Amino acid sequence: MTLTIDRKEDLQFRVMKNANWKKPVYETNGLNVWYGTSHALKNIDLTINDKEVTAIIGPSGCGKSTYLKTLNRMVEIAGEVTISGHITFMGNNILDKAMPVELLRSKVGMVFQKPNPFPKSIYENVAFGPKIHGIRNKAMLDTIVEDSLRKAALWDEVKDRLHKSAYGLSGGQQQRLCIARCLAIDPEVILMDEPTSALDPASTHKVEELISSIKNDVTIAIVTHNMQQAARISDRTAFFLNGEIVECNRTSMLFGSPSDQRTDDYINGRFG
Ligand SMILES: Nc1ncnc2c1ncn2[C@@H]1O[C@H](COP(=O)(O)OP(=O)(O)OP(=O)(O)O)[C@@H](O)[C@H]1O
Repeated sequence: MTLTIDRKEDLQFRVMKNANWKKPVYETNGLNVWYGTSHALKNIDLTINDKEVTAIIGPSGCGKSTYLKTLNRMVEIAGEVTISGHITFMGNNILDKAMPVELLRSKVGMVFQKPNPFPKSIYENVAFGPKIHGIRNKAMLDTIVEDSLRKAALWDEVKDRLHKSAYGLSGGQQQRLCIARCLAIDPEVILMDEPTSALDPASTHKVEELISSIKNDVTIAIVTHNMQQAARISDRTAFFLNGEIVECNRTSMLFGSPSDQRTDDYINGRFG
């Protein structure tokens, strides 16, 4: 099923795109982030390619979540945060004060460690974003809800209980619902912060399959502590350490033939 929805923000984004923008989706150059005086990210240069899965790995506290949250400007919610450097999203400088954050977030979905469905029905969770963006037509909303739940491999499990509370779903189903909720706004990118760390192995497997099945349609950046997971599902992997990027490469290269001894030590469990 092909959805053609003329959304206001898409039009705005087309206007905002640089004429020569092609790929990658995100380019980060010389990014520094401080929480107060604590230097959390140091001179990060990183590219997130279109329609790829980029995994971000590294020991606790190395800045993985901070980086992810900088990509949709959520990091600023933390309070006393200072950011320097450059991040472009589809050619637009997202650190520019003139950048409308709502517009950015309408193109960039986020999935967290703990599933966070709204206290609403399954249907209303998925329809929420499209409604916010002005879609009121019931048939169109029905189509978006079904299409998003199918893409999230959840439709068959919930089609007979769409109007029941999302809280009645299992943790794994709730996480797939959160991914369906992202897909419903037709995002360019989904940022995932340890999306399976609260799930059992069977639910983790379903979410990994789901990531593999949607990656032709949407770019994904995923923070994970699970190196097997990074190796299974990602195209490229970035290794962070103490707020810096040690190495970023094709996943097979980074795990098969790391170019930095610290990467080798980390992926072989010698620290972290
Ligand atoms: N809101 C905040 N205020 C102050 N310091 C913070 C805040 N959030 C994170 N930090 C600090 O910034 C550094 C990077 O944290 P971040 O959460 O990005 O690391 P991480 O690699 O995602 O860690 P983990 O794997 O444990 O989730 C850490 O030293 C952390 O204590």
